[in-house]
Amino acid sequence: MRFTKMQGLGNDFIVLDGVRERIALDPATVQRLGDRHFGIGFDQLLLVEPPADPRHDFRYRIFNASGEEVEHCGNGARCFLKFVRDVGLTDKTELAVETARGVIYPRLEANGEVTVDMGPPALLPAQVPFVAERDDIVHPLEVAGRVVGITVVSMGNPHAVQLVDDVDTDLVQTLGPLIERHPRFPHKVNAGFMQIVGRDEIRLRVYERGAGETLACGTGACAAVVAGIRRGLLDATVRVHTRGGGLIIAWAGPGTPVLMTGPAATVFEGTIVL
Ligand SMILES: N[C@H](CCC[C@H](N)C(=O)O)C(=O)O
Repeated sequence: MRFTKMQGLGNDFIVLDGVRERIALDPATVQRLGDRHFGIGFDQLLLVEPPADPRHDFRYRIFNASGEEVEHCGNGARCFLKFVRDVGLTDKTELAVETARGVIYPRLEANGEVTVDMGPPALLPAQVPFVAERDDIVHPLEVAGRVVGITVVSMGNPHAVQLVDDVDTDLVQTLGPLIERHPRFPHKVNAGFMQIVGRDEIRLRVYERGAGETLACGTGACAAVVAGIRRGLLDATVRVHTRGGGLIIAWAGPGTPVLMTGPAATVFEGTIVL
C-alpha cells in the first residue's frame, strides 16, 4: 500500500489516498502501521475519501496510533490540504472538508502555510463530553491525589486544558495519562498544559488521547486559546509555542469559528507490505 509521511510542527502522520485506492482499516492494522519499530510509525493516520455530500471536496478520517478513529486533527488538516494538491486530487487552494463533527475549510496561504477554519468550539461539558454538574469555565478535577482546575473544550475532539506556571514540568507525563483516561471523560480526553506568556502568547504541551505527548497538537492549540479567552486571560489572536514550533490561533468568541494557521510538510513517500 502506498503512503505519504507528513508532519505539522513535528506531529507526524501517514496519509493514505482512499479516493483512488479502496482502503479498509481495522484497529489492529492501524496499530501495526503506527508502530515505530515494526511499522512506519506516526502519531495519527489520515485517510482521504470522497465526500458524502457532493457540495464538499473530500471526507477526512483520522486514526490515532492506538488504532481508534477520532473526530478531528488540526495539524493533520493542514497536511491534508497539501497532500490532496500534491498528489493531484485537486488544484483548489481552499477546500470544504467533511470531518466526523462538521465541515472544516483549509486554505493555502501565499507563503505556503495553511489556515484552517476549524469551526466553532463546543463549550458545554455534555458536548465534550465531560461529566459535570454545572457549565463552569473552570472545573476542579481530582487526579493523582490533587485537584487541578481544567477548562473543557471540544473542537470535535475532547480537550481538558489546565494552567501551569512553566510547561517544562514533569506534570505532563505524570498527570497526562491519568487525565486522558479520567472516568469523568467517557470518550477519554486530550490533556493540555498551558503557560500564559502574555495576552497574545502562550506555551503549550499536550498529552494526546491515543498517542501520548506529541510535539504539537493543532486542536489542542485551538482548545487552549479558547480556554484562555474564556478565562479572561487571552486576547482574540494568540501565538502558540509548541515543542515543534509556532501556530497562530484566532477566535472571536462563542458561536464563531476558531482559525488556525501553521505549516505542513511532506517528509517521504513509500509503499508498505501489509
Ligand atoms: N489525539 C487526538 C487526535 C489528534 C489531534 C492532534 N494531533 C491535532 O493536531 O489536533 C484525539 O484523540 O482527539
